[in-house]
Parts: sequence; structure tokens; C-alpha cells
Amino acid sequence: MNTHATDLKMLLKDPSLLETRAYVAGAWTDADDGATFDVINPARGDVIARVADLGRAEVARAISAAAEAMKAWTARTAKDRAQVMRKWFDLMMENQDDLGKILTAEMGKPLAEAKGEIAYGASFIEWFGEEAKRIYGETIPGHMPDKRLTVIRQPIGVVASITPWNFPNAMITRKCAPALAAGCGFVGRPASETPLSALAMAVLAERAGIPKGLFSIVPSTKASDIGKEFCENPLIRKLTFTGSTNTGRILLRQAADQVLKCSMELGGNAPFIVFDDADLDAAVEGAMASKFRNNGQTCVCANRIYVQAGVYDAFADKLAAAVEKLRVGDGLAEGVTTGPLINEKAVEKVQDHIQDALSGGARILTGGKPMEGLFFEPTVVTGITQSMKVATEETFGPLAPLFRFETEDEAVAHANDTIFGLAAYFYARDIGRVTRVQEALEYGIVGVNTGIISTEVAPFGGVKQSGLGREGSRHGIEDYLEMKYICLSV
Ligand SMILES: NC(=O)C1=CN([C@@H]2O[C@H](COP(=O)(O)OP(=O)(O)OC[C@H]3O[C@@H](n4cnc5c(N)ncnc54)[C@H](OP(=O)(O)O)[C@@H]3O)[C@@H](O)[C@H]2O)C=CC1
Ligand SMILES: O=C(O)[C@H](O)CS(=O)(=O)O
Repeated sequence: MNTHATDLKMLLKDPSLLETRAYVAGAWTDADDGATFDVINPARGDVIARVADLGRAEVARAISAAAEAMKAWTARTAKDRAQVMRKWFDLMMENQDDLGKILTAEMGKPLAEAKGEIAYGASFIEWFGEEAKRIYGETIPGHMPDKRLTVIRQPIGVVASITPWNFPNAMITRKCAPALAAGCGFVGRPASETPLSALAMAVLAERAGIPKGLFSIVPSTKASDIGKEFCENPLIRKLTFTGSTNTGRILLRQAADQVLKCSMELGGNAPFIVFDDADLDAAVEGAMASKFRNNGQTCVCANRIYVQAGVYDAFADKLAAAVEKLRVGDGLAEGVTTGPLINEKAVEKVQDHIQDALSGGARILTGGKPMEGLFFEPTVVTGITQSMKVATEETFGPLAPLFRFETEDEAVAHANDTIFGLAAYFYARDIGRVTRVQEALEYGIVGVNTGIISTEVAPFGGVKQSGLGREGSRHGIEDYLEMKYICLSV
């Protein structure tokens, strides 16, 4: 493990992107009490920055400023708002390398993946800047001769955002882009593990001309307190959250008091089904992409791999061979494909799922052991059954558990046997089977003969306990608008 300190400023072309103060009401500020918290590089374990640790009072000021700034922002034309957002997009892409290094240093994903996330995150700003100009209303034939009916759509109000550590750039832009495009104010609280990417984003927002006070980033370790401020402050009209289903439940309960509109992108437990008529090499490629992207730390990662009996051994051997080519290491180093896990709790969860499987008779095909620090061997385990923890709990790490199945009905039944419903994947070539299975899977997203489904142009979101609402696509802006019916008597 690389043990020397991460001198992040030395790595950046523009060191001013490494901001450690909060961005509140258009000003860069410390916490009222001067409190800070450490940001750790998970690959090296060293402190890379100390960031302002805000409390409810500072967040309340950010919310009030957003409500005030909204008045002028909403009065500007959609085209004008779009031009400011386009400038922000351009600045994000011009600084992609630096933003990627900041992201890798605080989250751990390899630099190539981090730069990919910057482009993915920026794509939401580009997409919704364009969608701003397509917020159409409608006229309705009157129900009486003297009535003229219209429907207009207006910004919902100030938006509060809470996001996780695994995509510290894209999870924020997937929320703030439609909010700003719709004319809303935005106050975002990033995960305490990864505030630097959000603050760098705010540096560029300020440079792009996003009006002061409209957009704030409020880092804090006091997650519960800030969540309560978001749910109790009467100026907040919308709460958007990405993270675990457990936290989503807490926030939904809190939001009920003010009947606060919520969008929830929650946990997953994605099945990845390989039928005996699949292209096995393509299925292995798809499984590698879906399972090991971000070291297995995404909500749409394959969490359960079901393989039909006739191709089980061949698929298992091919997958193990591909996994053994992964290179685990510091994401800032050349050629590394797999970074560290985010923290010790994540390492313990992967170990727990492996030990539980082995105690039930499963067998390790490759990997299976923790490495130094927060690194873990990419792992394939065979002989997994529905009774094991990995069948119902999200691993969120580099574990590929292989289940054997006999029939199509059995595979679909097992795939659907979960409280989650975010993403599912399957590989098959028979058109009848493809049609039946894609319709039978109870998920918000289905990848057919592909392991990567994420794009800004399509609706991302889950059913059942994986969430509420959709992000991205032409649908993603709806959650930030209110519909108003006007009945005019002439
Ligand atoms: N559907 C999706 O797109 C995603 C789902 N997830 C799911 O989240 C889990 C892992 O991510 P993880 O970050 O640990 O999830 P958490 O739900 O613990 O954290 C997500 C965010 O919520 C904050 N938070 C935690 N508790 C509260 C609270 N009581 N009130 C307000 N905010 C709170 C966290 O703050 P802090 O970090 O400071 O604790 C963090 O910013 C996995 O189950 C994964 O599937 C993760 C990412 C994306
Ligand atoms: O948080 C996540 O896991 C992301 O939503 C996954 S994706 O959008 O990057 O696929």
C-alpha cells in the first residue's frame, strides 16, 4: 500500500479547486464554531484535507439565501438559465483531470473511473440545461363557454439534497441540474467521506455565474441534524436523497410532518442472470463491468449472479480468469483497475458475506481475503443458495456470488425474491425468452445483454424499496416542478 502522504494540491493544475470551506449563501465560509472534520484518502489512510463542519444554523442561512436568490433566477428566461448551465458544464469538462484526482483521493476509485464520473456528472448539467427550454404547459378545451383552461409548470421551490460517497460528483449533479434548470434554489449536503468533489463543483458553479445564494454546498458530519433541518425548515419544498434504504426510511418519516415532496434513490440487490443460450464471453464481460465497477460499490452492481446449470462451470471458470486480471491498488497509480473500499465497515461486510456463504457450503474460486488497509481481493464464490446473506443483503464490494438454476421460471422467481427493485441484468439470445424475462423482472432498470445501463438520457430509479421517482431523462425534471391549473372566466 502506498503510504506516503497525498499532497493533493501538488497534483492539481488548478490548486484553487481544492476548497475546504463551505459554500453558503454565495460566500466561502468556515463553520460558525470553527469546527472541521478530516477527509481521509482510503487508499493510503492519510488526512488529505480538513473541511468546515457546519451545523443547522449555517444550513438555515443557506436555505434562506436560496429562497431569496430563486426570485431573480426564476424571472430569467429558460434560455438564459441554460446558457449559465452550459458554461458550468464546459468548466467541469475543462477541469476534468483535476476534478478526477480530487475524487480519487477522497473516494478511492481509479483515476480513469473518476474522470469518467466527472464526464457522467457533467452530462446531467448539459442535459438539463437543454431541458430547461422544454418546460411546456398546455391548454385544455373549456368545460363551459366562458372558461379558458391552461396548465403551467413552475419551480417547486428550494431543494434540499443528501448524497452518498460512492459517486461524489454525479449524484449531486443528477439532482442540482434539474433543480436549477427548473428555476429552483439548491442546498446540497455531501457525504462526510467525500465533501471535496462537491466543493470543487461549487468553485466552478461560482465561476460559471450561478447566482450567489442560489446554490450552496454544506459539508457536515452531523448528518442527522442537517437532515432534520432539511425536513423541518418550512422554506424547503423538496428533499432528494441517494443512499441506503434504511436512511431513506428515516428521511421519509421525518418528511411526513411537512408533507415534503421526496425523491429517493435507495439500495439495490441486482440479479445478473446467465441463460444457457447466452453469449458466454459477452456475459462474462458484462458481469465484470456490472459487478466490479467502482469496486462493487454502486447500487446497480450485480449483487447475485444466477447461471443456468448447462453453462455454470464454463461461466464460472471464465469469470474467475477475468477477475484474476484485475489490478488492485492506489487509484492514483497507473494501470490500477480496482481501488480500496471506502471504510473498515465495508471490508467487514464483504468478509461477513463470504464467511456466511462458506459456512453454508459455498466454495471460493478466486480471491476471498482482505489485503492491506482497505483493499480486498476481487472474489468469486460458487455454490451460493437463496438462504445465504448475499441473496438478500447488498454486499457493496468485490464479491461475485454464483447461484446455479435449472429453469427460466426458477431464475425469474429467485431474481424477484427481494424487497429491492432497482436494476436487473440478463444474458440470452432467444427472442421469446428475452421478451418474457424483460417483462417479468420487477425492477426499474433492466439491462439485456449489457452490464452497464447508466446514462443521463434514460430514467434512472427503482421500484419496491429501491426508491421513489426517476433521475435523468426528460422525466427527471418533473420532480422539481409543480403543475398549476388556471381556470379563466372570460
Ligand atoms: N440507489 C442509489 O443510487 C444508491 C444507493 N446507495 C446505498 O447506500 C448504501 C451505502 O451507502 P451509504 O453512504 O453508507 O448510505 P447511507 O444511507 O448511510 O448514507 C447516504 C447519505 O445519507 C447521509 N445520512 C446517513 N444517515 C442520515 C440521517 N439519519 N439523516 C440524514 N442523512 C443521513 C450520509 O451522511 P454521512 O456519510 O455523513 O453518514 C450520506 O451523506 C448501500 O446500501 C447502497 O446501496 C448508495 C449509493 C447510491
Ligand atoms: O449511486 C450509484 O450507485 C449510482 O446511482 C450508480 S450509476 O448511476 O453511476 O450507475
